[in-house]
Amino acid sequence: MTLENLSRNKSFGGWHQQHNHHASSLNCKMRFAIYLPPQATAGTKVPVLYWLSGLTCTDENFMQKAGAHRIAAELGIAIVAPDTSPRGKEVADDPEGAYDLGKGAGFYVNATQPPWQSHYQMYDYVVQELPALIEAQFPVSGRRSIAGHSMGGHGALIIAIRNPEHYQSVSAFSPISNPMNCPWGQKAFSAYLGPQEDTWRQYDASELMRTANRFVPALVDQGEADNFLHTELKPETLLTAAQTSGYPLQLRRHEGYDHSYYFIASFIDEHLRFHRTHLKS
Ligand SMILES: N[C@@H](CCC(=O)N[C@@H](CS)C(=O)NCC(=O)O)C(=O)O
Repeated sequence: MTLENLSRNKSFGGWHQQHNHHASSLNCKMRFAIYLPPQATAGTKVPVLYWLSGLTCTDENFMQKAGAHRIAAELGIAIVAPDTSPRGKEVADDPEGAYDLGKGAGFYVNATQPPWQSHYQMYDYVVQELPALIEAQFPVSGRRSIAGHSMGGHGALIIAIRNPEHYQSVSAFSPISNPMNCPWGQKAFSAYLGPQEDTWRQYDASELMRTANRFVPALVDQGEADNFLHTELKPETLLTAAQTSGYPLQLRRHEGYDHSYYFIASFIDEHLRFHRTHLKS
């Protein structure tokens, strides 16, 4: 597996790096970012937190805006941030250039419908290809947690709930909690997965949490001043689902916070400490 190093910056004693590689699951070239804390050396492997970003993002938003490096360096956790969709000229995009479908909006599903299915296989990329690459190329252990924001919060939740043996913990900021029942999710799922609601259920965090019988500790933070709270995010549906199955979900609601990275930056240290507790044990 060939990695092309694009950038390397020292940060809080560790290193932030960006790399390109050919992603076979997505059938295109992909960029990801990794933060390696100072504890990660040839002789010391550190656990990894995968971060999935929201609509319109790349690997850069979280690394530049969340302010996570200081605490990741303190706790000895690597952070990996993939892109939010396949990229390149050959990759289908929304014909009208909408921000919520196509490039920047892969929704972490495996598309089954034309013209999307030849590249939009983000679920397989994040669950299988990327961790295999990271664990082969960097001084990291096989202990993983996953987190994300908005569309990426949806991605982190469905991936952890469906793969409890692969992740020690999951957290999300402002996740799209019930995509089958909101405009962003219905638009994306119709396009990528077709009209069958049974297929949609496999990618809906509330549906999956309601019927789960193997658990991953979960933390969700939601701002009360988030413009998308009532139309797109619906965290109360996730909470009801967790109560039905007994899923270990902690949902916290925060007065005055919106959907932006200012909210994420305000609580990211608590998310990293939450993950560290589970990555260590
Ligand atoms: N552009 C859209 C919303 C896009 C949006 O809020 N994206 C969030 C994730 S869902 C984000 O992280 N944006 C990039 C950033 O803040 O750096 C709108 O204005 O309605």
